[in-house]
Amino acid sequence: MALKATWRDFRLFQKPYLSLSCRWLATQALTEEVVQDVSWGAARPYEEIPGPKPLPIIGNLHQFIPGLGEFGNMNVLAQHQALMEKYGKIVRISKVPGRRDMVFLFDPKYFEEVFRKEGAYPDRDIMQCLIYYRKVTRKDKYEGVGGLLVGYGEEWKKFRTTVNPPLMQPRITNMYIKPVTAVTNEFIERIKHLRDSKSEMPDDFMNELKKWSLESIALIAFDKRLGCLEPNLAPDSVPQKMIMAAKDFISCTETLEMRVPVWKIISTPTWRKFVKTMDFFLEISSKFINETLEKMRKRGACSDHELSALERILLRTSANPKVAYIMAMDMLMAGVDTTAINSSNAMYLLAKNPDKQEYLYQELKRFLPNRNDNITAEMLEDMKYLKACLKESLRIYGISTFNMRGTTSETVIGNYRIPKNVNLMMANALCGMMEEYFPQASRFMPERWLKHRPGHSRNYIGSAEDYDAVINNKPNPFLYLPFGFGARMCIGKRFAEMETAILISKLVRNFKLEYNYGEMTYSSRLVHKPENPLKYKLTERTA
Ligand code: HEM
Repeated sequence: MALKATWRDFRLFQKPYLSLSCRWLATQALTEEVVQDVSWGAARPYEEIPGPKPLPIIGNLHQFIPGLGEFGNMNVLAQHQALMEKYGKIVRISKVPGRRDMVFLFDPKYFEEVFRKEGAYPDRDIMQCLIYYRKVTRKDKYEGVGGLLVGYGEEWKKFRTTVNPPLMQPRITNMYIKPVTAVTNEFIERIKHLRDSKSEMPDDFMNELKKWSLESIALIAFDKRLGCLEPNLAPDSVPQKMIMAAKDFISCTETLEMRVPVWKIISTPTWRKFVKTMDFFLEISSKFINETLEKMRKRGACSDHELSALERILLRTSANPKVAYIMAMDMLMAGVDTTAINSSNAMYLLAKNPDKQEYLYQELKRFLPNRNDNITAEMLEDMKYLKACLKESLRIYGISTFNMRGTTSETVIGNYRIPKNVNLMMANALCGMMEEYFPQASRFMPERWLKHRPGHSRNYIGSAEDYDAVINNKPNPFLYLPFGFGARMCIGKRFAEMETAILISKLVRNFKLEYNYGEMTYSSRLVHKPENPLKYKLTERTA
């Protein structure tokens, strides 16, 4: 039975209480319809997609070599912009040695086509280095399991089905509000001591944010506090070693993924460092998870509502710890930098938009009359302006510059035939900043996400003028997807949103935020991140 895809169907996808499997079934129904509509014969040949012409042997490799190629000295966002300006909204980059062909898409209607056709086993061809490490270098330890980040096909599906309910159900995420608030309260105290004589944060404040996000992720990944926020951590302490490992993971992966993959042929220093970092994560994750198993054995059975996410995963795998420790590692790899950067971006935008910060402060004061009040799930749901600020911050500064799907069979996108094993790169970060899709795109306007016109009563939130300026804009729902979409979307979405919401509410409730060093510059490789020292000025509020 072919179902008609409507806006209402899409809204159903977005309902938080719908389980992922329901959403997946709905996607399948839509997929059937789209596939039936598509005519392969009527579509234009793959070779006709505009794009730079490949050279013999090196293909398009030279285009991206710094100092040599047209796109070599640009960050990823600038590359996207240049490709779109030169070739249009669908661009083919072919024959880069060691890489799949890529088709860049700069229009949400193409994103929609891709996601609606992604099928039961969405393919995301990233982190070749992690695949190689898990499937070849340490094959004995992983026994063919790639985990979520790099698993594919049936094997990924089985893993995702096991970990999805414990990690995505709102009722389970909500169990972590209290412990994450406790971690955040400690962080707020630490911030007070980190401030210099001008009340500014140190240059490497990002490192402090990463300690906070690592400490928070450990609550869900390992069921324990690591102690990352302790002052003066010894270099050989476990938390300090984990902080360094999280840093090394990102820097090695960026080098291994973004440059020519010579590590596949010879063992380069970066590859060796990557393996050492991964081995450390494996060792520490199995140690912590075995400790949790031991605790569970000693404690015996307990009621369902008391079980943590990790305990649920362990019970669903009959106490086989392998899934739990691979999942824990994926959380460390995907959840530390992303959440820290996201929080910094929100801080920056609020600092640069004092009127918006003031609206938020007024909202926070209503929900948290005392600065140390506890935050509840209901509050996080009801603080509409906070939610709008965080949404708007992810629009302006998306963490990942693109969503990606690999084609698992021949398909038609944008009326072109696309063969199997091509990476479709959906440039959602660039599109999110295009005037064509979001009016006043470069302005921080949380009001664009509010359902109702802000009033000027005691309960006002946001600026009515800004709301009116954007109210008629109804963006394609596939345009704004900072956490991806469908069965393969970010499994940490709820946790990440909750962590950031708690941190930003505590920060803005306690301090006035400023940033007095001009415009922040950003770099984008694997993730889009700020480059300048994060010298936020934090002045304690008196009320
Ligand atoms: C602001 C923070 C974050 C952002 C913007 C973000 C974004 C993303 C995106 C865009 C994807 C790809 C989705 C797709 O292909 O459709 C993804 C996947 C993933 N993320 Fe996140 N993420 C964040 C935080 C987290 C956190 C805190 C965790 C862990 C608790 C996490 C774990 C993962 C995992 C394991 C995947 C792979 C899922 C799969 O393929 O089945 N992320 N994330």
